[in-house]
Amino acid sequence: MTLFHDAPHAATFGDDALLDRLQTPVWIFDIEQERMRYANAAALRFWEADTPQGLYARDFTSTMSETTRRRLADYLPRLASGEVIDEHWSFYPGGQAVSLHCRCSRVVMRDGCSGMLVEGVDSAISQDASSLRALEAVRHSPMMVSVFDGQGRLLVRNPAALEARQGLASFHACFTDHALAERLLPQLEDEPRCSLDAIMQINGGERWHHVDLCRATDPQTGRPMIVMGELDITSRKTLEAAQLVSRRQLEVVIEGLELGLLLEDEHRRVIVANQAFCDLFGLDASPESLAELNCREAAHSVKEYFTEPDAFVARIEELVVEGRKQTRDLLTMKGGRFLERSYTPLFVADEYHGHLWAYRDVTRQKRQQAYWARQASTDPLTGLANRRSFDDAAGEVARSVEREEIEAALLMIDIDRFKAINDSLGHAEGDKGLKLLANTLKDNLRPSDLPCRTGGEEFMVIMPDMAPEEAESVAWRLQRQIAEASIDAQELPFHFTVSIGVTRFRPGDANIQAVTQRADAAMYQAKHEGRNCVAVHW
Ligand SMILES: Nc1nc2c(ncn2[C@@H]2O[C@H](COP(=O)(O)OP(=O)(O)OP(=O)(O)O)[C@@H](O)[C@H]2O)c(=O)[nH]1
Repeated sequence: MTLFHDAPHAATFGDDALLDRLQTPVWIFDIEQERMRYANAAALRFWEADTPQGLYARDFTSTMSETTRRRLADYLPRLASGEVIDEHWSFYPGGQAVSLHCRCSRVVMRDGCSGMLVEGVDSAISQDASSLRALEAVRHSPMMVSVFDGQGRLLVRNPAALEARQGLASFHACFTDHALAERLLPQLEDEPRCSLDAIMQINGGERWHHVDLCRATDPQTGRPMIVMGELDITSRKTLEAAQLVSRRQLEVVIEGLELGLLLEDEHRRVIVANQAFCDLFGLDASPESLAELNCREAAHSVKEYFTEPDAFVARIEELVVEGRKQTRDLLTMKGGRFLERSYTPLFVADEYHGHLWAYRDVTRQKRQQAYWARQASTDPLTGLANRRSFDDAAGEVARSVEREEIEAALLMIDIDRFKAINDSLGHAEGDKGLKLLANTLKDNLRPSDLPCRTGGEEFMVIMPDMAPEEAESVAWRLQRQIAEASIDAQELPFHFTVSIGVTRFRPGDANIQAVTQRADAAMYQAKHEGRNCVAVHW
């Protein structure tokens, strides 16, 4: 019997070619022998076989897994009882996984053996190996993966998501902040993906999750769907919150310090600076605005504040390049301010990560020190050098003379009959005379000369680089100038004169006592010679 007489490619009923006309794969598998016994043309294409004989000769035994064997063994009694089994199978015809919806039934072959007739019912649903592996990966992934439709209704979730969230079936229900979920859905219509950290609802309460959202298309329906991947980051968030608190605590300390602080990284960029730093350098900027600033450029922009600008910059480079150890130094600023600077390199696990500059205005302390130094070396009534300074300076000059580097002279000046002035007018008035004498000396000596008040009304003048004859004439000039000054001084209710002894520093003097004794002797000689005069004792 034939069908379709006129059709050129018509197949004959009962002919295998008839089955070849089917577009769905059909084959017979001998379960016991694990061999193909029949395959139609669609099945040959499906199995990527060129000829039926090639496929029948194919060795399935070596490729079949134990799971497959067990599944087939389960089939045997069911098929024998006449059951038609409808199930999905994954095959690897050309090394690639293909999923096929199969309808399996028992057939008896010509040789009487039983075979399994397989009809591929829905071969359109197929996936390549990488998709299947990806699905497998998602199944085992600790990341929670859920898939929702365009309205946020749950379609599927992987075991991790299932375990974390049972019963919460909608996209919105996953989020603690429902308004956020409400915003995300339309946002995903505009952007294909987005990521965020959010507090999510899970079985045991609320957790921080990192959420990755991505728009996709349902491969079955072609409708939009949303894939959501979640990772629990609660411990990271807790740590971050603790770090934030420590950072803020550190910031409060830095901000509260009077020390000007500037932390640089290893690339010489500012990491953090405080207000005190800006104030010290007179910067009209907030500490925050200094972040990222190039410190080399910054050093050049403030160098003019220092008495030695280039040295300031050079020292920074020196410390950074070579230093690498904690250092402290003193900087002098124009206008008389002093800054103490400390440099501390920052090492983490022996690796250099930048350094901290700490600046402190020590002007007050420096002035205090200078004040105490002056107090220790200056006579408070006249402002002249005191006995201690005289001893130091005279010792210095004596050593230079000893080395024959210079000639030097020494004057001893004593007010004539000062006791009578004190006795008649009182000490306070007498002090005015002492001050006038000191000022007259200051006004009429060279800068290199050192006038000193070495006793009550006893004054000395150290004159380095001074020849003896010149020293004598200077002494006579001073004697005159002092007398005249006392006459000219309006505020002084008395006149006075002085007697001056002149001597020179000798190279052979054993100590400064020798030279002061000669000056003393010369001065007493002047007193003997009638006072208001000069006597020399070389
Ligand atoms: N006003 C005042 N007088 C002082 C000070 N120190 C010392 N004297 C006085 O200086 C006077 C020194 O006198 P004397 O050295 O005895 O001799 P003089 O009266 O100056 O007479 P001649 O030195 O011999 O010319 C004393 O009356 C001291 O009290 C001081 O700081 N202020």
